[in-house]
Amino acid sequence: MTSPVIVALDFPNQAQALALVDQLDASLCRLKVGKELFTRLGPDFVEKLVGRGFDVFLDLKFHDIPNTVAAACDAAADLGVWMMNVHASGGRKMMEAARERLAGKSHQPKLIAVTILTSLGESDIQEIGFSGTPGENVLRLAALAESSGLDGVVCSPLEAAAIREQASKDFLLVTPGVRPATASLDDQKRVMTPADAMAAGSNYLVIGRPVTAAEDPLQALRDITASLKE
Ligand SMILES: O=C(O)c1cc(=O)[nH]c(=O)n1[C@@H]1O[C@H](COP(=O)(O)O)[C@@H](O)[C@H]1O
Repeated sequence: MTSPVIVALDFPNQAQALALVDQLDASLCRLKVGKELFTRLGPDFVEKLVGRGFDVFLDLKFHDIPNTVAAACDAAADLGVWMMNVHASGGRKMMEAARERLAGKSHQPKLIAVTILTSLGESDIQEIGFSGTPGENVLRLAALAESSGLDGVVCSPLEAAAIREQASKDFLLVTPGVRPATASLDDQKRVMTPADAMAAGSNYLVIGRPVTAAEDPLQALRDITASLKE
């Protein structure tokens, strides 16, 4: 079985990113390219990772008017990525426009929606103007994403079990906010351990700093993968 771990390549430059990627292969993990690396290195770097055989999750969290997001998803699909994301709070029309545009492509990446960021707690979302708990908002946005035709959502593992109950069994749950028991939380608020997240129903675990900031990133990744088999 391929590992469910997606390593978030949150590095400031190509040299640091490749120092880790050079130690990895597609049997060990998938890779996520986010806003920092994409803004620095652009599409060429994404295509380089795809060319090396990795499943790449392009995490640009698009959130704009439907026409703009659909066009951006079209461009991302042309890079050959395996997965991409938009913000569910961009609304049904935006998500449906993205879905429809990808349906016409020869390469169709998985399209998922970010619900409520894992760095946000209840007081944070209240300040934005959302009523209810993060969990309630995640469930509502996950249902909206599913009925808009998306393949899954990004959520905290804390919400995975409740979404599993309401969603179809193929609906993908991609969970950041994953921390081995001894790791620092950093700026994450809604977290679980890798094994607990899988037990709660996650399909994929997005893990950044517990691997990328480790003294021996490859060993940290191996330890996390091993913890899933215990
Ligand atoms: O879409 C994401 O990947 C994402 C959504 C979310 O709600 N929370 C979240 O942390 N992420 C991403 O997941 C990664 C988590 O990194 P670490 O906190 O270092 O493990 C970062 O690259 C975030 O951009």
